[in-house]
Amino acid sequence: MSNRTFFVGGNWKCNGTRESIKKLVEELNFATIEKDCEVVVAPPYLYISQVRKTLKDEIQVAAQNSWYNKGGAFTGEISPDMLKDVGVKWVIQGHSERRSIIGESDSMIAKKSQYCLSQGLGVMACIGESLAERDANKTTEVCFNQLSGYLAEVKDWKNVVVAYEPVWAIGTGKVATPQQAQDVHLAIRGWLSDKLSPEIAAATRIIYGGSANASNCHELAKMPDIDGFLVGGAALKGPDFATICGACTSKRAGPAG
Ligand SMILES: O=C(CO)COP(=O)(O)O
Repeated sequence: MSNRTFFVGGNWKCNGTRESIKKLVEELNFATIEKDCEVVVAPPYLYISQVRKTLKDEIQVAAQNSWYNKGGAFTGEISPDMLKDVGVKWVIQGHSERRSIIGESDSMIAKKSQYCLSQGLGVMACIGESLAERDANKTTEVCFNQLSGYLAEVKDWKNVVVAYEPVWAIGTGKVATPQQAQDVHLAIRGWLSDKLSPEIAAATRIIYGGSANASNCHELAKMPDIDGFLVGGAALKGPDFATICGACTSKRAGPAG
């Protein structure tokens, strides 16, 4: 088994009210979180302070996006410096919804990631192919291109977690099979080894996202190159999210990796 610490991120996306988030935080505070699982939740910006003040310390708080530089005349943006100021430790970058709906480019995503890293924040670097790209056998080509985008700016990968999120699995209930996910994770690790080093490849967490839930997480977690999850819908239910964090026990019990 690898010595990579299992990592589970909850991406709350654009969901919640003060009231519903209060309830979710209560559920998470009540849940038992496995000790050897690093757990992070990413509320919408507006609720980050509320969550950080009320959530137990063993769960870290992330942002879903950031600006790519320190503050100034950038109307509507939030700088990584501000995120740090309110206790954020991680930032999700390059999510497919930001790529496809907001139109973020590889170079913008890479700049944001590098600035976050330079400020001491961890980055969940998202990549993943669409259904058309998978059907055209372009899965690894697309993932490698997106990784190359990060590589153009990112100097140090120590605080990067790669999140493989096939677009066709996000919010669709159509989860990748453990073997489908494992194949891509292994290819990503090979890419990291070629482009960076075998040591960095062995140490980097590669997590899976796309309809991960409390039932399918255990089989996925057993795969040797799946080091955790980035969870959307199921992260909005405290007990389900805690179960997914608990999948690190299936990893320990699973086949060697
Ligand atoms: O996009 C995701 C996490 O970033 C995954 O979303 P779902 O878990 O809702 O499919």
